[in-house]
Amino acid sequence: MAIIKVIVAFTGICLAFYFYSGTDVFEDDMLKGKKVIVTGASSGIGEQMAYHVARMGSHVLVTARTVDKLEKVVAQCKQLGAASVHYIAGNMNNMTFAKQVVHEAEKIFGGLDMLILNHIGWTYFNYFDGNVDHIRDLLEINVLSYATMTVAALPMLKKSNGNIVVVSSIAGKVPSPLSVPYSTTKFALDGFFSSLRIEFVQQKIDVSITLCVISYIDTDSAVKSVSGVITQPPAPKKECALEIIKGGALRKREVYYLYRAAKIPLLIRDWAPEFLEYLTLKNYDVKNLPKKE
Ligand SMILES: NC(=O)C1=CN([C@@H]2O[C@H](COP(=O)(O)OP(=O)(O)OC[C@H]3O[C@@H](n4cnc5c(N)ncnc54)[C@H](OP(=O)(O)O)[C@@H]3O)[C@@H](O)[C@H]2O)C=CC1
Ligand SMILES: C[C@H](CCC(=O)NCCS(=O)(=O)O)[C@H]1CC[C@H]2[C@@H]3C(=O)C[C@@H]4C[C@H](O)CC[C@]4(C)[C@H]3CC[C@]12C
Repeated sequence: MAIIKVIVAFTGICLAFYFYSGTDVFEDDMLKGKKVIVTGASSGIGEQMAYHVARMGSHVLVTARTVDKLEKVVAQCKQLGAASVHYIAGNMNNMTFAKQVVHEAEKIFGGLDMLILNHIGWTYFNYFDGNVDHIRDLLEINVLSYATMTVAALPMLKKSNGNIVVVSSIAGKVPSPLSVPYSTTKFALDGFFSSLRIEFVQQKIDVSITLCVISYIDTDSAVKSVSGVITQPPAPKKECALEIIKGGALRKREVYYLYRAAKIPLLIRDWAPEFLEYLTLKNYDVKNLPKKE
């Protein structure tokens, strides 16, 4: 039995290497003149992604809720050399607005090449408090708005043989404590977009779907939420953002931007879940966790 597990594991590693090792080389001019939507672009990883595609000469439409932050991002995108840059402000808890963002791109650009789905709604980093309504609200913002924008954008993406880039997390691949609502939404993204990718293959729809599996990044909101509890240092948001853009442009199925140790859970999550739980809990210092009111 053990030998069979070893053979299956070895075969799996070889296949993973074959499918994920891609020899494609990214060139900045791959995005020159491309029409790109970036959601959650007023700060953090989304802001950095907007700057990268601007620097590469794309037409950029950025969106989030906060107008003054978006205006600063637009100004910086112009400085960096965007072919054109616009913003539309609104809340992704509203599916009408989610569709409106795509329609705005169609009006401004006349088409779409890359849809980068990145925004997330507020959530706590603490033990699950039993509030299922919060999970429902977070599913609207983190999942249903992604699906809504995908459906609205698909006609344009089919014409351009474009890309859908879905920013997810290691929390959407490996269970972990203190982020139950958030992890719920990220696992849902994998279910929706990885299943949709199979249907695209079946229907010969040449639109790529890139799911990005990211670990702790040094964005203000993440550091504010988890510092002191997460023991490993965060990775740089600018580099993370570039890896996401590269993966989308190269039409990768998945992008992994993980601190070294985070790769281990992915390898053992199906073979030794108890050992994985032991390793996971070693990464938390819950005595620093703020006491819930
Ligand atoms: N930082 C990290 O450690 C990690 C992040 N990720 C993923 O990366 C992505 C970006 O994370 P990060 O950059 O840290 O997040 P930030 O909090 O820095 O940015 C979140 C963005 O989403 C926007 N946003 C928040 N709520 C809404 C809403 N209701 N409607 C529309 N836009 C909204 C915010 O702008 P505004 O407030 O103006 O609306 C902001 O632009 C997320 O998908 C996250 O899951 C994955 C792994 C690790
Ligand atoms: C708690 C973070 C979400 C903070 C938030 O509410 N952002 C929106 C702010 S706003 O509404 O005011 O604009 C989580 C965002 C990213 C998470 C981290 C992540 O995905 C990587 C790790 C995954 C692991 O499973 C748990 C630890 C993580 C570092 C995780 C922690 C929670 C986030 C920082």
